[in-house]
Amino acid sequence: MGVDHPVYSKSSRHRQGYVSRQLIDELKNCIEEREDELSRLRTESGATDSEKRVVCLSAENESLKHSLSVTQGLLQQLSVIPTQSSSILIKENENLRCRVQQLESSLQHRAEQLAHLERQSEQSDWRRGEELRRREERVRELQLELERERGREPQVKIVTQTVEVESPTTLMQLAEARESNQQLSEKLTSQNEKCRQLEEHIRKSDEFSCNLQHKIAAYEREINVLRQELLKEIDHLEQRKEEAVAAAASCSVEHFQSLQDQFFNLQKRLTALPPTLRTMKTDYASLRSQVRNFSDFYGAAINDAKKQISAAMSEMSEANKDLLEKYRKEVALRRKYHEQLVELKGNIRVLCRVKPVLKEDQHEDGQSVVVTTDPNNESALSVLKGKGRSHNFELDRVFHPQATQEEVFQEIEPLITSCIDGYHVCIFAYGQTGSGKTYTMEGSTENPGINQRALKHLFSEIEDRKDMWSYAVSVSSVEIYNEVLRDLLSKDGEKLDIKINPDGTGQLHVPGLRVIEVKSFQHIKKLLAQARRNRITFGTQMNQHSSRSHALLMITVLGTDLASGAKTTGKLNLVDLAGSERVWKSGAEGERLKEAQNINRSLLALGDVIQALRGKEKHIPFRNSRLTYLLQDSLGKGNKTAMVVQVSALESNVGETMCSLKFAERVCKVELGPAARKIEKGGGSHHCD
Ligand SMILES: Nc1ncnc2c1ncn2[C@@H]1O[C@H](COP(=O)(O)OP(=O)(O)OP(=O)(O)O)[C@@H](O)[C@H]1O
Repeated sequence: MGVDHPVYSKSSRHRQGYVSRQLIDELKNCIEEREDELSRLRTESGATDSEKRVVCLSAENESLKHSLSVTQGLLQQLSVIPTQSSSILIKENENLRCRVQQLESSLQHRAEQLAHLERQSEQSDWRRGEELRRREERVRELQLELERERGREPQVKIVTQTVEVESPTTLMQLAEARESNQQLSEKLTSQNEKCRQLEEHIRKSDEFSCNLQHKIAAYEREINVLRQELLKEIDHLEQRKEEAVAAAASCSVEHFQSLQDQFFNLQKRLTALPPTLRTMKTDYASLRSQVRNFSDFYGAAINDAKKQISAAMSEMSEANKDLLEKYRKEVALRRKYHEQLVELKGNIRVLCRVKPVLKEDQHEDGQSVVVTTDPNNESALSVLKGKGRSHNFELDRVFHPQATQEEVFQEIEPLITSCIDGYHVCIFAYGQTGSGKTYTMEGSTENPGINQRALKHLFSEIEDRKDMWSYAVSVSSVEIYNEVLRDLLSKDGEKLDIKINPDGTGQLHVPGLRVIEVKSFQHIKKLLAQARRNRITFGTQMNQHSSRSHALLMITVLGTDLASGAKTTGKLNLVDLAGSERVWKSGAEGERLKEAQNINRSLLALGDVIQALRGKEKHIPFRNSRLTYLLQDSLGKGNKTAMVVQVSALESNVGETMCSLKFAERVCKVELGPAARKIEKGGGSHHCD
């Protein structure tokens, strides 16, 4: 037992307990009201009525006591269920029992008080009875006296008659007698009045007691109604208790039934278990033996597999060796063809790019376009000069104004590949100020120029070759302005000098120049941005500084053949030259003339170097300017050079355009001879292919 049934829920039990407590409280209040009423009546009413009322109230009290005991009994009955059901209800019952005990003791106390009041009422009744008796006696005495006085009157009349006949003395006596008679008569009247008042008082007392009786009757009716309600509530509680008990019983039966079912099921399963257990045991034993044998079997299988794998691997490595050999041959062949192609194109290549006419160029006079390209001939260009005289130029490649940055770079790309292979390469942009040199070399963020594209290609080539070659790329950047060299990768832009390397190799050397090793294209992009920023910063105080300075980006690519250990040294010089306009011809003076002379000294020196190379002279005047001095090892014989000549298409610039194109034509005629690859064989001996 002791099963908590959901029907007889905690909340319903709480509700029952709460209703019982409420009933008891109501009863208690009712008793207290009645007792108050009783004491009030005792003080107000006469003895006889009070007596009756006391009797009534006592009876009422008795009936209330009875109700209480019934409720208590009901509570005790209810307490049986909770004891079986749960400890919460037991506690609740305990509380109720305590409460009932408290009520009983309070009721007893009230009963004692009632008895005391009864005694007091009896005494007061006795006193009132005494008083009434005394008053009745007094009335009787007064009536008797009145009777007596009435009886005396005829005697007075006789006296009066006697006086009439007898004497004046007797008349006086008669007057006195009359006076006394008068007094007696007054006394009688007052006594009568008193009597009437007493009668009136008695009538009022009767009326009052009648009222009280009515009230008592009303109270009795009320008590009856309450009693009926209480009885009803008790019946209701009884009914609910029975329902709860029945529900709890049915629930326990159901629960018991389900437990029984479970028990039977368990029993069934228990009986079915031993055979399963036996099967499992045999399975386990067989598995154990399998596991024991498995390691032997597994070891043999692994050995077989190992043998197969090593055989396959040796086969593979043989095949790989063949493949690698083939690949090497292929690469060598590719390089050879590439070299042949570049050589066929010429190791010095002259490209020309015609700048498109932009909005900002249209504010001057002479806006007509005088430079035209030939859609059928990628090398031809013609300039209309004067009246109908046109000059035709033939260069390695001419880019029309709408040519894209990518198209220009495609022409340059083979040179970048050569640099990785170990060649020294120089690419420079030449042309008058504003003709688009910086645009072609640096470009914009959205549309980068040769510099960024070349470096991107360089790193992607390196990535492609990583299985056979390892490369170290380092970069430095300088600006030459007024023949002064500044490091564009140092913050303060310190001035630098060019010297011969003290190691006796005759190589050039710039002490203090920052040479930064770069691992990725992203890194080099940051350095390019830094160089651009520094060039702008250094030039802020000088008018048209950037137009008059040469910017050089120098990249060294050291390669190591992972198989043979051979080492290559490739160099790539990317140069954005200063404006090539003939300032000295325009009558510049002082500082401006000096500046123009210095700028043009570099450009003139470049022209001289080109001229000497063209004439295959023994002495090439590299040392005539810092620019040619720096470009010495990538511009001369055995190297690869590309010059991008930038020209404006507008009539207003025709003079400078003609100059630039004539210079380009001269460069075109230079023969640098076959390019030499800078490679050191694995053993350390220097060798040029
Ligand atoms: N092919 C082109 N397409 C669009 N805009 C161009 C092109 N070439 C040059 N420009 C624009 O023309 C202007 C001048 O070009 P840029 O600064 O490159 O000339 P520059 O020759 O380097 O001049 P400077 O000698 O003064 O440095 C720039 O605003 C540039 O963006």
